[in-house]
Amino acid sequence: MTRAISLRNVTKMYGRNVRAVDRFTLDISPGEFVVLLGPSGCGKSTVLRMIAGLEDITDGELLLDGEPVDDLAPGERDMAMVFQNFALYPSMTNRDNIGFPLRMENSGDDPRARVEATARMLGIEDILDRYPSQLSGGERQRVAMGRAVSRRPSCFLMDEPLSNLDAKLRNHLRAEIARLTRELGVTTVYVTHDQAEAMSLGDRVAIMRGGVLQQVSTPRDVYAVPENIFVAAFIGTPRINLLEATVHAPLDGRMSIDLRRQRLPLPEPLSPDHQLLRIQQGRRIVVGLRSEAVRIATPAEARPGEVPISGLVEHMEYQGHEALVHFNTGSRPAVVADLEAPRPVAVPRRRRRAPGAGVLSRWLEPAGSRAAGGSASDRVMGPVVAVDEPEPYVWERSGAGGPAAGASDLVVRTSPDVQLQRGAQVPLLVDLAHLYVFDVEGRRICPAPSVVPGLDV
Ligand SMILES: Nc1ncnc2c1ncn2[C@@H]1O[C@H](COP(=O)(O)OP(=O)(O)OP(=O)(O)O)[C@@H](O)[C@H]1O
Repeated sequence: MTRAISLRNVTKMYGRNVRAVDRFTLDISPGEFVVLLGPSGCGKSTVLRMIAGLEDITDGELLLDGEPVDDLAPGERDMAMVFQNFALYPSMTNRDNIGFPLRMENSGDDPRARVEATARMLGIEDILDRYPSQLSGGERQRVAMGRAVSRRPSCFLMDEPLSNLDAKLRNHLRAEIARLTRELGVTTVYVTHDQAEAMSLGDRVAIMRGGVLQQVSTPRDVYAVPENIFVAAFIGTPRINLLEATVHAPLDGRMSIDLRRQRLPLPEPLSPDHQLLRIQQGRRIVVGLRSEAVRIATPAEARPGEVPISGLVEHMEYQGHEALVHFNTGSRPAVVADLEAPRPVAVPRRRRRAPGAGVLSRWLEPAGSRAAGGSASDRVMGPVVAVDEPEPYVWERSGAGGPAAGASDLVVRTSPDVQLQRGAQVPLLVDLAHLYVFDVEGRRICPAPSVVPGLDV
């Protein structure tokens, strides 16, 4: 048996002040594998624990197979949890650990056959008679999974089950979890802060920030059509390039996006998405370019939709199958608040914010202050953008007419065979079909969202 899980406007308060989860709504279908993804402290585990019945819900509703479960104790929900810290009984053999939930069920059946079948499924038959202390971390986690699997629950709840393991083992067990849950066909809710894990495991990925659900979509869609700048920045390696920009839309000339030192002219006739950018004229926006949206090539090699810029090579990262080239294009990176490890900005000194510094001050406002008293859209989406304000680039002072050294703002993926000298000025082509634009609130405005408020398109 597998089950549907529905959370409707679920809020969790710890005390009066900590809003760990804020109006969280999600419908999970029977047999679906949904990953809750987000940075530390965003409320993922709290959602999981509410589903398990380990935390009370402050407000909203949780339904299992369409029925409210307020009065159902954790043990009555027929769910199995797997945590990151294995939680095995040290005085029991692994066989007894796996069989423990079956004995607790006390169905009268001999658990041995079920334990052996589970162990076969997980490839741990040969360690059943050892104790947990005699196992490696990966083996211990497999036993913990075995214990969860053995009683054939209707749902798995997994809270960072692989985070204590080394990278190689994590990849291996990740594949096993995918296989196992598919084989069993059991609804699975899986918590992680590792986007690669989320993307490889989930039928859908639910991305959270500050207790607020930002987007829930297939792995393909969270990458290709992120609803806001936080999702765009959280998903994908290397991280999407995010650059502060403005729209330049003269009445009698070609529309372009101004990246401080360089411009991206928009191809004419304007696409419907690019036409919509006209209303952003004069406002600050953020341009998002994934590393594959830019290639090293001369203007003469441009294909339709590609526009030339140039960049100064800051450094190269060889990754074996590819290389990442860090360029300085003279633009200013936008920094998204609350990501775990934001890419360092070019010049990381922060200026003190002048009181009432207009749009930028709104971007810089701390997340909490806006969450408490923000607009309705803030509360739905959570405060998303924070744009750092580094010191201006010292392009003019470099003497060569180019940007200052050490200020990379654009990462481009290329073949590992490409040889580039640090400090070389290199021609680049930007594929505007892969251009993202976000507004000051961090919402994606290009490609246009399917519903554009206030516009009849
Ligand atoms: N028992 C508690 N009392 C008060 N605050 C709590 C409690 N448990 C969690 N919180 C807070 O609620 C927020 C969400 O916590 P939660 O554990 O759900 O986050 P998470 O996304 O799972 O983080 P992590 O990845 O670090 O485990 C955090 O700010 C946390 O400090």
